[in-house]
Amino acid sequence: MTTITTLSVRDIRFPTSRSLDGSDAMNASPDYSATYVTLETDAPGLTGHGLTFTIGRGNEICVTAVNALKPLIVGKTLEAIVADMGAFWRAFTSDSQLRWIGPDKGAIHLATAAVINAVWDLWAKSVGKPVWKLLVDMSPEELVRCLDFRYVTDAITPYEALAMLHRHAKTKSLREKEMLDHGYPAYTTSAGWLGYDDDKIRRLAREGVAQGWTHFKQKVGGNLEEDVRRARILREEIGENLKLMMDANQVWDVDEAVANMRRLAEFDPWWIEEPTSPDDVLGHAAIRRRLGSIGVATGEHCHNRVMFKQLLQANAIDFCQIDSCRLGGLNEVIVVLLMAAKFGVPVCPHAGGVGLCEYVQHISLFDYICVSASLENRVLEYVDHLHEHFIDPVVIRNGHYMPPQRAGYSIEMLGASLDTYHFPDGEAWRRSS
Ligand SMILES: C[C@H](O)[C@@H](O)[C@@H](O)[C@H](O)C(=O)O
Ligand SMILES: [Mg+2]
Repeated sequence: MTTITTLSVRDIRFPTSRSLDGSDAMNASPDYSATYVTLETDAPGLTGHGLTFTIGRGNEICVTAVNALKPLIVGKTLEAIVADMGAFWRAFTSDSQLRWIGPDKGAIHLATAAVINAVWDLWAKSVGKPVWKLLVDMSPEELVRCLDFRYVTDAITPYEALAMLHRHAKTKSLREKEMLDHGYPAYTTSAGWLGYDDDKIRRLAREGVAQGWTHFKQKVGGNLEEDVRRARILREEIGENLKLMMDANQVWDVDEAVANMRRLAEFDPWWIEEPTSPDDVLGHAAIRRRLGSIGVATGEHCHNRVMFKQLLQANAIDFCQIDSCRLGGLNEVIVVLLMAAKFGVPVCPHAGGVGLCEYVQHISLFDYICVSASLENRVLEYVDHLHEHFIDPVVIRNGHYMPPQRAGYSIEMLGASLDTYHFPDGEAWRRSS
C-alpha cells in the first residue's frame, strides 16, 4: 500500500509581464504563475506533482484553496483512489462546505485541478508510464470507471462512452505508432502577443515559418485598425496558405465581435477565439451563426463539463479548447473529450502559460489514439516560454509535439526554479522589489 502522507503547495510566479510575453487585450501584463502541489508518499522516491496555472495575484487564492482541500486526500492510499477514480473525483468535488464556493468553478476548481493532476502524475509514476500511455493502455471499462458523468448524461451516458472507446480500441496501436513517429500537430502563439511591436511580430512570424509552423495565432481586440495592421504583417510573412487564427480574449460584446470580425475577415482567419464572455453560450452561438465561414473557438475559461455540454448542444463552437487546469483535472477533461467527439467538434486544447503545454500533450495524444481517432481540424497550442523550468519539457519537432517518454504528467519543476520564482521571497522577486 502507498499512503499519501503530505500535501505541500507553493506560490510560484514568473515576471513575464516585464517582456509582455503572454499579453492580450484582456490581460495586458500577466505574470505567468503556478499553484504548485507536491504529494509525498510513504513509498521511497514516489512523489506526485501537479499545478494549476494563474497569471499573478490570484495565485495566492488558489494556494489557500489547495490548503483547504488537503484533508480530502492526505492519509488516503493510492490503491484506494485508483480502484475507483470516478468515485474519488466525485467525493473530492462534493465536500459540501467547499463546494459552496464553486460548485465546479472558480478558485476551488482550479485548486482541484492541481491536486487531481498530481494524483494522475503519482499514478503514472507508480506504474512507470507517461500519463498518456497509462490512459492508452487502459481498457474502455477501466477508463470509464475514472469518470463522473453527473449532469451530462442527457448528452452522453457512460454506456455511450464505452461504445465510443470500444469503436477505436482495436486500431489504437496504429495511431500510437504514428504519434511516436511523427508527433501531434501544433500551432504557435509566440508571434502574436498584443504587447509585441510590429518588427518583433514580423521577425517571430518569419522564424516560425522557417521552423515549420503551419498555424499561427494572433491576439486581437485592442484597437481595430492595429489588429488589421498586425494581421497584414502576419499574412505577409506566412502567405495565403498557412492558417491564421485570432484570439480576442473576451473583450467584445456580441455585436461588436461580429462587426470586428467582418472587418478582419479579409485576412481569412480560421477561427476567432473567445470573441465574448466565456459564460455566454447563446452569444457564441449567435456569433457563429452570423459569421458563417469563420470558426468560433472557446474553452480556456470554460470551467466545467456542464458549460461545455451547453456549448456543444447549442451548436455554439467549431473548436473546443479545454484547459487542463480550468476543468477539475484530467478526469473532467476526458468527459469533455468524449462529449466533443460525440458532437463531432474537434478539441484543440489551450496551452502556453506555464506547464500547460507539458500537460496537454498527454491529453491530445490520448484524444487521438483512443477517442477521436482523427487529426482533422485539430492542432494543439504551443508557446515557447518557461519550458526550461521543467524536468521533462515538451519536445517540438517540425511543428509537432513529440510524445513524452518519462513516467508521469511531465509537470515536475526543477528545484532551483521553484526556489528562484517562489513568491514573494524567491530571488527573482527579491531582485525586483
Ligand atoms: C494571459 C494568457 O497569456 C492568454 O493570453 C493566453 O492563455 C491565450 O488566451 C491563449 O490562447 O494562449
Ligand atoms: Mg486564448
